Amino acid sequence: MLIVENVRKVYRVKEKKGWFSQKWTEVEAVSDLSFRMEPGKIIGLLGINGAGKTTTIKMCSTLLTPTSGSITVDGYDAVREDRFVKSKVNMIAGGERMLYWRLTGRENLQYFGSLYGLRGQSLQTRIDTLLLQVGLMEAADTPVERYSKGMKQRLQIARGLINDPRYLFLDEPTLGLDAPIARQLRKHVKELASEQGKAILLTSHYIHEVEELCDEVYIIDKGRLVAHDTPTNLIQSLNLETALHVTIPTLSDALDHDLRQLAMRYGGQRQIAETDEQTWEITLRGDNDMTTPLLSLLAAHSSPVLQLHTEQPSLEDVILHMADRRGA
Ligand SMILES: Nc1ncnc2c1ncn2[C@@H]1O[C@H](COP(=O)(O)OP(=O)(O)OP(=O)(O)O)[C@@H](O)[C@H]1O
Repeated sequence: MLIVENVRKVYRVKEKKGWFSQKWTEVEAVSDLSFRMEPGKIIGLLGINGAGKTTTIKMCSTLLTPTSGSITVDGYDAVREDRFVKSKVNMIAGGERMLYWRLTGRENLQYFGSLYGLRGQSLQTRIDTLLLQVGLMEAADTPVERYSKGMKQRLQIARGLINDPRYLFLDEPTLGLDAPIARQLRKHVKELASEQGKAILLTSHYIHEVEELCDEVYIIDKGRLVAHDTPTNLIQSLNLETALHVTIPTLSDALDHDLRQLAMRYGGQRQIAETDEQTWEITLRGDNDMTTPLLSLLAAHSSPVLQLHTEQPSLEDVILHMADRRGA
C-alpha cells in the first residue's frame, strides 16, 4: 500500500525587488493531503485551481521531498528509504518528454533499465516482454525520431514499466493522442490494474477518461483535498439535474407556455433553440425525470417527436459545478 499522510509542500521562490535586491516568497502547492493507493485499483487525482497534482506525483515518486507529512510505500519511507521506494514506483507522462529520440526503442529501454540497476540477460528478457506487450517488437531497432505519436506513447508505457513497479503514476497519459490510440491506452491501463494488480494513480484533463477508469476520485483545489469518493457517488451527492432533450418540428406559443409551466412544476428550467433545419430543440432540466409528462404534453398539442434523449450528469458536471462554487 502507498500511504500519503498529511503531506504539505511549500516551494520557495526568489523574486526580484528593484535592481539589486530580491526576496524569497513561499508558494504552498500541496496542503495537508492524505490518500492511499491499493493493488489492483485505479484512483484519479483531479484538480481545480493550480491544484498540485504534478507536485503530488513527484513527491510520491521520490523526485521531490515533502515539506511535512509522510509518504510510505509498502512500509518504506519515501524520503529516508528512497532507494527501496524508487524500485517500486514509476511514472508515465503524456506528451513526448522522457525519451531519447536519437536512440532506438530498445536502446531507450536499456538506458532506463540501467538506471534501476537492471542489466544482462534479465534486462534483455524484460525489454523483450515489454516490447511485445506494447506491440513495438518490430520497431525495436528503429530510432524513436521515426516513431509515430502512438508508438512513442507505447514506448513511454514500456519505459514506465521497465522496473515492474507496483505503483504507477500516469500524468496526462493520453495528452495529444488520437481517439483510437487513446482508447487502446485506456484498455491497457485497465489491464495493468485488473490483470497485473498494479496500483495506479491517474491525472487527466479528459474527465470522461477518469470516469471510465477510476474506482475512486480525489478532487483537489489549491493543494487541498475537497472531495473523495467513487465517481458515481460524487455525481449522486451533488444532486445534479438530468437534462431531457427533445426535437420537434414546430413550436406554438401555447406549447411554449405549457413547456415553461412543466419545467417550473419540476423545479427546473427549459431552454429552446431553433436549429438550422427549422426544427426546435427543447432542453428541460429539473430534479426529476420529466419524460412521461413531457410526452403527454406533446401528445396533447399533437406535436410529433423527432428525437428524444436524456443526458445523465457526469463527473465533468461535478468538476464544473465545484469549480463554479470555488470561483475558478
Ligand atoms: N518549481 C516550482 N516552484 C515554484 N512554484 C511551483 C513549482 N512547481 C509548481 N509550483 C506552483 O505550485 C502550484 C501547483 O503546481 P502543480 O504543477 O503541482 O499543479 P498541477 O495540478 O499539476 O497543475 P497543472 O494541471 O496546471 O499541470 C502552482 O501554483 C504552481 O505555480
